[in-house]
Amino acid sequence: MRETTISNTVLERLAIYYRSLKRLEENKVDYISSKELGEILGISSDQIRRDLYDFRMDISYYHDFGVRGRGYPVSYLLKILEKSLGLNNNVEIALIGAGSLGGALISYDEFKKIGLNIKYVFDINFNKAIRDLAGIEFYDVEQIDEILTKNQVKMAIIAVPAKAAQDVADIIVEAGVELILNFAPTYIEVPNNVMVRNEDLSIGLIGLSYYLSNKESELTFVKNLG
Ligand SMILES: NC(=O)c1ccc[n+]([C@@H]2O[C@H](COP(=O)([O-])OP(=O)(O)OC[C@H]3O[C@@H](n4cnc5c(N)ncnc54)[C@H](O)[C@@H]3O)[C@@H](O)[C@H]2O)c1
Repeated sequence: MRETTISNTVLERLAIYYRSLKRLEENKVDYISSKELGEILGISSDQIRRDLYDFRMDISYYHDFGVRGRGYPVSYLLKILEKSLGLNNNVEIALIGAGSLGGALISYDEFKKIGLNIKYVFDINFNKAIRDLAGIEFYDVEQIDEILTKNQVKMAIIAVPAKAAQDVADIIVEAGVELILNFAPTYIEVPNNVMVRNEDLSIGLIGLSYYLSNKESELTFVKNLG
């Protein structure tokens, strides 16, 4: 797997800052300080400043993240985050597997708003409702190699059943894909030049369940004390 100079945790926080700033921009907020952003996100202002600094963003002019008491211009911060995260390049993404999950991803407009465009969709058996979605190019799996190679697609999402995921991964890697977001609940083997991120919603739920059980044990403890 390819080495990156920035940790996934920092990258995830930068993505969270970006998404939050996008919302602020939509709500016509012009300036934001690290303190205010931190309060919205539940992250310390020190952490935010450190993340931006570690990401080598040219923020020296706004070093204290509080220019004339107003903070950063939201549009400026968005631009540098967009540039650094590679979001302003209108990235074309392939999706393999247009079932329940794939269909939901295709219908989610927010990706396009941030320059991530699920453009090429492949399936062995398209569902008609999904096929009717506008602006998407649908193809049979047989065409994966041809379409991805011709359009030099580097990023793909796998949303097929686990038993088909490795075969799909092999085909898209052969066609030049270097970055894979894998939703199938299985690990896929890829060459060293390819990066895979395994996405699993149950991880988030397990995290929440931990807080729930901790809260309950605390309550039990308090009750027992009473
Ligand atoms: N990571 C998560 O949190 C999460 C959540 C939901 C589902 N999933 C996983 O995502 C995957 C998709 O889930 P779903 O609910 O959309 O399933 P689904 O059955 O609704 O859709 C799967 C789609 O993949 C297609 N398909 C099957 N084999 C294929 C192949 N070889 N090439 C191309 N297309 C193929 C099917 O025709 C179908 O349209 C599953 O592996 C599921 O376990 C993960």
